Parts: sequence; C-alpha cells; structure tokens
Amino acid sequence: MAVVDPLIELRDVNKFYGQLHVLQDINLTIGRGEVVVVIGPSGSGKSTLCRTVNRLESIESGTITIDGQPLPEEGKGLAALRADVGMVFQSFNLFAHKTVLANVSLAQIKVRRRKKDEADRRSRELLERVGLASQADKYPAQLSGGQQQRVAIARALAMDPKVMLFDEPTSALDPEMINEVLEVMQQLARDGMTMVVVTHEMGFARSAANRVVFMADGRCIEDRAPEDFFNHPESDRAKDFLSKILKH
Ligand SMILES: Nc1ncnc2c1ncn2[C@@H]1O[C@H](COP(=O)(O)OP(=O)(O)OP(=O)(O)O)[C@@H](O)[C@H]1O
Repeated sequence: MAVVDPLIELRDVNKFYGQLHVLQDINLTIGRGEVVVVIGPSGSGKSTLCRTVNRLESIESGTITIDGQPLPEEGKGLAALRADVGMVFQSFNLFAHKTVLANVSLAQIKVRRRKKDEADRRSRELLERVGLASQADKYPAQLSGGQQQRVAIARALAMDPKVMLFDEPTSALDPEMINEVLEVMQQLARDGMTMVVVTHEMGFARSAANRVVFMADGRCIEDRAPEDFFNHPESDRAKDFLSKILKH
C-alpha cells in the first residue's frame, strides 16, 4: 500500500535459518503513525520479521532503514536502535529482582543517560498511563501476567521509541488479562504511536490497524486495509487461514 510518510522500509529482505528461507523478498513500508498488524499461520515468519527490524536477527540480503538510516551492525548504535525500536515480547522479560519502577527506569539511565530522578519521574508517568501507578514498588512476581506485560510496555515507552513492535503480546496471558493489555495498545494507537503488532487477536486487527499484512511461507502475501482483508481476502492462503481462525 502507498505510504505517505515512511518511517521503516524493508527492501528485498531475505533471511535463512540454515536451509529454511524464512523471509523471502520482503518489501514493506511502515508509515509514521501507522498501526500495522501482521497475521498468518504458525511458522510463516511473523516473529522473525519483527525481530529483524530491531536487529535481534540479521538478514542475508536486502536493506532495512529507519528514518532513512540503515540499521547499525553492532556496538553503541545497536543499543540506541533497540531504544528507538521498542519491543514487547510474548514473555515479559522483566528483571525479577528489581522493582517495577527500577525495571522501567534502568534502560533510561543506561542507554538514554537520564539521571535517576528524571528516569523515575518518567517511569511513574508511564506507569500511570498503563494503569499501574500504585504498583511501582512491587516486584514482578507480585503482579499478574497482564500487569507484567503492561510494565514491559511502559518500559519500552519510557525510551521514547520511534516505533513499538509487539510480538504476540497477549499469547502467554490468561484470557481475562488479554483485554487490559489490548486496551493499553488501543490507546497507544489512538495517541499516534507507530506500531507493528504480530497477533492472533483479530478484534484488535479490525479495530486498531490501518493495515493488515498477511504472511505465509516467509512472504507478505496481502497488505491491505483491515475491512478489505477480512471481508474480501484475495489469496487462497488468506481465505483458508481466515476460515480456520474465524471458526473459533
Ligand atoms: N532461531 C531459529 N533457528 C532456526 N529456525 C528458526 C529460528 N526461529 C524460528 N525458526 C523457524 O523459522 C520459521 C518462522 O518462525 P517464526 O517464529 O518467525 O514464525 P511465526 O510466524 O512467528 O510463527 P508463530 O505464529 O508460531 O509464532 C519457523 O519454521 C521456525 O521454526
């Protein structure tokens, strides 16, 4: 789809895991302020696609640029990239022995070089935004999964990222906690955050996405507005996928 103000551009991206051609000639542009939901069958390369954008995975060929800059290979540039590209994983990846506040402040101090007071102030603002202001002094194990995931979101946001990547952020949560995380994500989308979201939550895709990218076998097969994609999928792969998941 034509994008007005490109922030992230993937051009002819290919990646292999050994013999497996996991990303095949990916061309994808994400505009500033867009919410792109990536869906597709298990093993189609959705997570890998996400992980290439913050350089958790390298690519064999092609280019990825953010704000016109190629991704850095290593060193300081990589830490700065991971701050600019916030990532939220299925598992929350919090430090178990640090408080919620310290979890959100730590990278701000180390990577953004903020003073502790300033970092803590920003952390408290973000914890308020995700509805956890009263939990700042708790430890991760004292929180529910949904709360831990909201801490992880606050931690990424505290770095003032250019884009937020979500890799199945609700897949490890008990059903009753999924909505509290999706609501925080919906609010972020309304606030204009650029977001790439790998998810099986089709309700979120329908209501929050500007575009749905459908992947199968390492390729982006469809890239369309949600209402077009869900009402009129074009490819047999997408029709088959939707008929299976919408039965549930
Ligand atoms: N580190 C790795 N080494 C080797 N193969 C891998 C690695 N990570 C993923 N794969 C394989 O690459 C393919 C794509 O994996 P990926 O996790 O990107 O898919 P996905 O679409 O996100 O799947 P799911 O919906 O199940 O999470 C799969 O076949 C997977 O087994």
